Amino acid sequence: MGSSPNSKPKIIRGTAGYVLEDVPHMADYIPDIPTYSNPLQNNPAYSVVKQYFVHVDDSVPQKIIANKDSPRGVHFRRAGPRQRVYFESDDVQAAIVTCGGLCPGLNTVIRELVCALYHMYGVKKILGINGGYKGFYAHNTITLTPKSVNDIHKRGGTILGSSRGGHDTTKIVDSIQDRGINQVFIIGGDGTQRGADRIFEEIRRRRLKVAVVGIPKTIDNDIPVIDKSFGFDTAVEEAQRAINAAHVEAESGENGIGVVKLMGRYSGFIAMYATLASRDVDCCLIPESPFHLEGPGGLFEFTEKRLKENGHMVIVIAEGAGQELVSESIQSLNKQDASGNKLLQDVGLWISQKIKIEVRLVSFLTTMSI
Ligand SMILES: Nc1ncnc2c1ncn2[C@@H]1O[C@H](COP(=O)(O)OP(=O)(O)O)[C@@H](O)[C@H]1O
Ligand SMILES: O=P(O)(O)OC[C@H]1O[C@](O)(COP(=O)(O)O)[C@@H](O)[C@@H]1O
Repeated sequence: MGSSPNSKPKIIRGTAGYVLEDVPHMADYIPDIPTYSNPLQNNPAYSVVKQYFVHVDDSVPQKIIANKDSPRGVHFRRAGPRQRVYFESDDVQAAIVTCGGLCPGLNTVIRELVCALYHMYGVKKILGINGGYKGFYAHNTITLTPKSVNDIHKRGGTILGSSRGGHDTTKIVDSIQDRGINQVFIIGGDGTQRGADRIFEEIRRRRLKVAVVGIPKTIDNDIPVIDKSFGFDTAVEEAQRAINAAHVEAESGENGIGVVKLMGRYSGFIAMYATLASRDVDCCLIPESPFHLEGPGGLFEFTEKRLKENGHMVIVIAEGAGQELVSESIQSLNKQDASGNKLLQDVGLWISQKIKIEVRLVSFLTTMSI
């Protein structure tokens, strides 16, 4: 997910070094904001479950390891349904938008949001914003109902479309106001969440009763505290298919090497989990762990050793691994995409070329990427 959003965190301190890094809320700037009973309290499926509702003061510690004498440390607000809510169902005009990079499961999240709003909270007015942030002011909206989203989880991508760039905060908030939207669900990665933060700041400045909800999307699973981000399992499964294919190719000939480049701009979770699950990988290179090519302990030496021992080899490399080495040998282009993300060099092709040139034992080499 990369770095954190723009605005300063809302810090609340308690006894024994307890720190709550809280999320900003409409109640911070709307005095005496009314609350209502959560519609789930009238639903026997939820109300019978003891402790179904999250207590307003519940928080989750950042670190689970504690020392006897250390301060209680940083905590985050615990998510989940509360007994009191800030909107009456009939007054809600919800909007859902997907922005930035794609990830498996986006349609499932849209579907479940629509169904939960509609069936659990009785919200009947739900709009889909077409084409990411710029869709607020440059595209049409789609009416979303449980019926219209019924089968979308079986499709890849996002039915709402997505885009990079095009974040004009003023125009977005104007559009939110004009359309009478009062709950905005924003699904996306770190760039998207920075954008959501700007939208909330503008909404706060205008003192609007609009809830902004950021739903973190990262195929890389690099979000602390949460157990797993949606789409990660699918990415690991698909990665294993590529590893399997590379392994079949590598062992089919003498001294064959399969190089698999996987997603992971700044983190190697997909590469590591796929490697651990497949058991066919000899070497896994990730951005968190620097490596070198030549000399003792280098990749070339290890490759020669594995070929001598085993006659074939599979290397998995995450997209962001060894970027400093690539930049040293290829003129760095320093280009960015429309959202300002750095465009990386193709480490898969680069490492394959290097091995072909430097490791004499290699008879053939296949490169794949997902
Ligand atoms: N600092 C920022 N402030 C406002 N909007 C941003 C910022 N960074 C990114 N965005 C917007 O968020 C959207 C998604 O960002 P991007 O980096 O492409 O994807 P992701 O959310 O997957 O990281 C784009 O429309 C982009 O313009
Ligand atoms: O090629 P693109 O669209 O820039 O995206 C590729 C990069 O985005 C990522 O998938 C991360 O994006 P998210 O964490 O937002 O899902 C990286 O693993 C990958 O390197």
